[in-house]
Amino acid sequence: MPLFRNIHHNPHFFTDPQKFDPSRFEVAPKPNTFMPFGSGVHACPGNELAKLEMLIVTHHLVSKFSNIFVGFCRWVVVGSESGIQYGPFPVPQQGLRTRFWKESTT
Ligand code: HEM
Repeated sequence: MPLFRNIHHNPHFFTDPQKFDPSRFEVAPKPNTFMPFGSGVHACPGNELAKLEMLIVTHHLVSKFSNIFVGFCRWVVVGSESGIQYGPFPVPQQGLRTRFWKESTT
C-alpha cells in the first residue's frame, strides 16, 4: 500500500503541505497525487458509501444546526482543536468532541 499521507503532504506537489487547506486537492497537480481512497485493485470499496455518509452528515449540520444566510452555527468544538493521530489514517487526537444545540429562531 502506498504511503498516501506522504504523497498528500509532499512539498514537491503542494506548497505549504502541512497547512490544513483541503482546497489544494480540488485540482490534483499531477496524476495520483490525491488518493484518499487508494488506487488499483485494493482501492477502497467503501468509497461511494463514505462520501454519501459525509454528504448526509454535512446536510444535517447545515440544515438543522446552522443558517448560512444569517451566518450562525449551533455547534462548537469542545476541548482541543489541534492534534492529529495516525492509525494510519489521520483523525483528530482523542476524537473531536463537539456540542450541538437547537434554539428557537423566533
Ligand atoms: C472516509 C472514509 C474512508 C477512507 C478515507 C478510506 C480509505 C481507504 C484506503 C486508503 C484504503 C486502501 C486502498 C489501497 O490499498 O490502495 C481502503 C481500503 C479499504 N476500505 Fe476504505 N476508506 C473509507 C471508508 C470505508 C468504508 C465506509 C468501507 C466499508 C463500508 C471501507 C472498506 C474498505 C475495505 C474493505 C478496504 C480494503 C480493500 C482491499 O484491500 O481490497 N472503507 N480504504
